[in-house]
Amino acid sequence: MQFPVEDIDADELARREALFGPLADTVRELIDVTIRSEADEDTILEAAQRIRDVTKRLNDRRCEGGFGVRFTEHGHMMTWGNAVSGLRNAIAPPLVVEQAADGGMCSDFTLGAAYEGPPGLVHGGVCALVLDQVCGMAASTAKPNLTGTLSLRYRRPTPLGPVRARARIDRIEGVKTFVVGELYDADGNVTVSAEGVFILPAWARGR
Ligand SMILES: CCCCCCCCCCCC(=O)SCCNC(=O)CCNC(=O)[C@H](O)C(C)(C)COP(=O)(O)OP(=O)(O)OC[C@H]1O[C@@H](n2cnc3c(N)ncnc32)[C@H](O)[C@@H]1OP(=O)(O)O
Repeated sequence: MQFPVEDIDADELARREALFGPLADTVRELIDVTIRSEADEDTILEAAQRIRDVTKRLNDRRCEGGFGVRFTEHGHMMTWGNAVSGLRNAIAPPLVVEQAADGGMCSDFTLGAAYEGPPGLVHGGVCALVLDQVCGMAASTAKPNLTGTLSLRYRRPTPLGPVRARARIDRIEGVKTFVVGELYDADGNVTVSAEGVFILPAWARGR
């Protein structure tokens, strides 16, 4: 795995965040309205053409493959393509994950129409996606741990809207970090609980 270092200072980092964050926010809004718009046919056809045009312009210069995990020369980690929290990823809700008082990780976010499974409810795979990320981050505060096994119990449906995710380390056994996590609905009910084994991969041991 490669972790490129970009030769940029704090000002340039802030400039890029201010440039690409709003682009992703706008596209996220576009995804939502693509699902929900009831505009007339001409408006939809015109929108599709205009979006094709601007997509073509953005495609003129782009990186190969995914964005990856990059660092600035001062050690700031940029996971901007991450499917859950990536600053440049319009598919990401995006989650801002913070350290909780118990030492674990916590995030409050909103899941709208783009994350629907059963009517009005969050897709089960999206619940897994979010819990994988938050549990993975709880396991990876010191070293990068990858998901080995993630087990989920869907206790009750998760309505679209405000959602909370929490995760904390249960125990560490050698290279294995055992993490527990939960999703909560807006009323504070646990909707999904997770147990995960996160593993410091062989390539990262001894680093
Ligand atoms: C990155 C920066 C970003 C940092 C940012 C972090 C946040 C991101 C969070 C996102 C999390 C993800 O989506 S990660 C992406 C999804 N996960 C993956 O793609 C992982 C794919 N699998 C692998 O790469 C590998 O199989 C590993 C790393 C899981 C394990 O390989 P390994 O390192 O060679 O492991 P190995 O030496 O054989 O075994 C070590 C110990 O782990 C146990 N073990 C091995 N595999 C498993 C398993 N699947 N489930 C349970 N336990 C297992 C063994 O029995 C052994 O236990 P013992 O004998 O010691 O008792």
